[in-house]
Amino acid sequence: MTKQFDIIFIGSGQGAWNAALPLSQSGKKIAMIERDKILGVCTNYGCNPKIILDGPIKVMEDAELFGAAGLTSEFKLDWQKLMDHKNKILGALPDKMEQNLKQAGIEIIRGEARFVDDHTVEVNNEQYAAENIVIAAGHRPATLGIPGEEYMQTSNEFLYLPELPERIVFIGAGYVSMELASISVKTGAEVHVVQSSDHILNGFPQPYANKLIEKMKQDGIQFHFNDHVTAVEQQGSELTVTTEKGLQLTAGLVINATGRVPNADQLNLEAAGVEYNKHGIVVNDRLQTSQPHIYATGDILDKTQPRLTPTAVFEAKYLAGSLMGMINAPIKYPPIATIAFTVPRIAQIGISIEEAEQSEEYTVKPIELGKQWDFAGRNDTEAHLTLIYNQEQKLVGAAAYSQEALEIINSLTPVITLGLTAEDADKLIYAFPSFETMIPSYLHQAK
Ligand SMILES: Cc1cc2nc3c(=O)[nH]c(=O)nc-3n(C[C@H](O)[C@H](O)[C@H](O)COP(=O)(O)OP(=O)(O)OC[C@H]3O[C@@H](n4cnc5c(N)ncnc54)[C@H](O)[C@@H]3O)c2cc1C
Ligand SMILES: NC(=O)c1ccc[n+]([C@@H]2O[C@H](COP(=O)([O-])OP(=O)(O)OC[C@H]3O[C@@H](n4cnc5c(N)ncnc54)[C@H](O)[C@@H]3O)[C@@H](O)[C@H]2O)c1
Repeated sequence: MTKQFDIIFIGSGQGAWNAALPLSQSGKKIAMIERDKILGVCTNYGCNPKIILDGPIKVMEDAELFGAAGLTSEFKLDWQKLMDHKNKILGALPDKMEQNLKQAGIEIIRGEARFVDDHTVEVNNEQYAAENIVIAAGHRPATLGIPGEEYMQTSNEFLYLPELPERIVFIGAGYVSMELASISVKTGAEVHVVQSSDHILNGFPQPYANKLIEKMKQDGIQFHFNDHVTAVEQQGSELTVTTEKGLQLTAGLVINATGRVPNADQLNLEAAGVEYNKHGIVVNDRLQTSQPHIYATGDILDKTQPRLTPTAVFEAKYLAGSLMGMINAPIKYPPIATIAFTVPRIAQIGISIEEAEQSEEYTVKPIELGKQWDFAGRNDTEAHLTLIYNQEQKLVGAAAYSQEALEIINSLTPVITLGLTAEDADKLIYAFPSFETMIPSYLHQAK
């Protein structure tokens, strides 16, 4: 017999549970279908495990900045202990959250969902129907379709590696590769990156990305630009990577990080009449698919906004408000802050440097943060900030290259999003010494 719900969510990641929980609390009968770990990629294979592994790496790099101040202790990182530490923190989280979701009245269904028709999905030969269905099924790592594909691993496996091999080859130079390569080299591995183009971190300011390449090279990362991996072979316990240019690299681990693809093709969306393409599910500005009672949120959307956790959470909260009748307007995204957790970090928000430089509408102001006293104190000589102002002298964009880029961009986010003026900023008293105390002067300097 088909079990009936008000709303079925496919997926249990950030794009799903942030809507499912308030909807259940508002009295809706909710089911959530998950084929893997509860809470999805961010908690299990993305942000959370990555940032725990990155924690000691940041400390090691910060300590190096104080070499001139006499800090000399040499750090050594034990990969197994780092992994155990991460697993201890994260291990219980999905089960704990599953209990919380169940206590809130949500029925968790384990298995792979496929549409039967536009109101019904099938999981393990059982059918479940609902008035509304929310597709929040995310992305999976892309494959290359080359011989030896089966020997390559992805970020999913990297984040659970029991041992760090002596030599690792990363394919691709986007967020995933650059973050995991930073962790690997600082932990002592020999790291190679094979990248199809001549640059890294698409979408980030390229002058900063170029500075990062130089820093990564100094740290020992070996880049092989404008090349493609054509095959991976296993020879004993080692893997050999062959490239188009004839390079041969032997390594204990090869990570394919050449992008991610939407899971839309695995849902039998044809049965429901839901439109999708290779970029994801097509929605309108109310997150409705081509079937108005079926919605989609998170990474699986065909969208221009960055596919990040805060974007998925924003969409989920919008959808919950909309389905509870509290919101009756199209979704309106604020500027979205992004960061690559490399060593150092690169972060940005709002109008990009590239966009600003091509328009007379904007003024671009570069700031050598590394020369300012608080950054100079830690010898962060390369730290840099770019501010972008519009003709009303409001801050509309920012990019930062620094170990502290996360805090810098987050402290500028309300200034940009809420359109704060110099006079607004003068009303704020920040704790001192800190980067934030510079914000009023940055706004006054625009005049
Ligand atoms: C290595 C890595 C690091 C990242 N780091 C960051 C970061 O630092 N900051 C940041 O903001 N973002 C980061 N991201 C991106 C972030 O993880 C995603 O934007 C976020 O997880 C999207 O959430 P979602 O709910 O849309 O999808 P997901 O989290 O992908 O959830 C989708 C869920 O649906 C399930 N599913 C799929 N198909 C089916 C089916 N047919 N039936 C049942 N279940 C199904 C999947 O198993 C999955 O659990 C990172 C991503 C990766 C890969
Ligand atoms: N800090 C964060 O917020 C964070 C961290 C990790 C991942 N993410 C999310 O995950 C997504 C996926 O990250 P990603 O790094 O896998 O993808 P990406 O699209 O950011 O980077 C893929 C890289 O692979 C290269 N490439 C593509 N085909 C190739 C080939 N055949 N050979 C060699 N190189 C090739 C591309 O030029 C690019 O540099 C991101 O777009 C982001 O949404 C976010």
